[in-house]
Amino acid sequence: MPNESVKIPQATAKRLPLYYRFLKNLHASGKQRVSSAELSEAVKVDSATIRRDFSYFGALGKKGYGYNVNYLLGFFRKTLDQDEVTKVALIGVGNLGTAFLNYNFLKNNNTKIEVAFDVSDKVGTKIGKVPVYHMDDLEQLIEENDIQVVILTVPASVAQTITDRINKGKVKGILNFTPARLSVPSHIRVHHIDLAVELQSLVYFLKHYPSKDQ
Ligand SMILES: NC(=O)c1ccc[n+]([C@@H]2O[C@H](COP(=O)([O-])OP(=O)(O)OC[C@H]3O[C@@H](n4cnc5c(N)ncnc54)[C@H](O)[C@@H]3O)[C@@H](O)[C@H]2O)c1
Repeated sequence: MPNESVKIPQATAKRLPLYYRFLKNLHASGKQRVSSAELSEAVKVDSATIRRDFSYFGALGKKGYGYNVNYLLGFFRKTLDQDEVTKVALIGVGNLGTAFLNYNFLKNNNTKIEVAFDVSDKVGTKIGKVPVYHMDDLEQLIEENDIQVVILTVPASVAQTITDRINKGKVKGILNFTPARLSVPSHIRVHHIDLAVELQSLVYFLKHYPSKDQ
């Protein structure tokens, strides 16, 4: 197995779930090896990048043979902690929040939304099997449910106040869908998903780099 102390670059780490999902499907279909060209075609990452990524975890494909699917799967499962479920709370059960609750994250993933919070008449209901609680119980339920990650789908105006409340618990990561830029202590990592920015960026690339091969 690869040397676990090796630090994988962030760009590589971000592609791991993509590789993992594809390899799991390959494995399920009984395939034992895969070439970087096949992988490249399936996950839409160029094969030189795939070879470099895989070299970080000691998977050196052989010419004419490719990579051993079992070996790679074992590595990904370990690296992505697939055996351990990370418990997630969602705050803000509006348009976006409701859609996320109805989506079964566990299907392809190692995360589970355990609890949701709001201040509206959604409180006391269940959406996608997830109970919706009032914000008054936020700190207590985050603690009791061992929540490590929070998805924020509230109006931007309340995002920072809520973040300040989360900061005191065991939460390590926030997935922020609001346009607000959040201040957090150093033990918390924030990933900001701004759909407007992503869309603008896509349009920019389409204009300036019309084909991905150029
Ligand atoms: N809907 C989209 O397509 C979309 C896309 C990108 C980003 N966003 C952003 O995501 C966030 C949510 O968007 P939306 O369309 O779902 O909004 P929404 O108004 O439908 O939902 C917001 C939810 O937050 C709840 N809420 C309000 N104050 C709260 C508080 N103090 N504590 C807990 N819950 C509270 C509301 O009751 C409501 O259920 C916004 O910041 C929005 O800018 C939305």
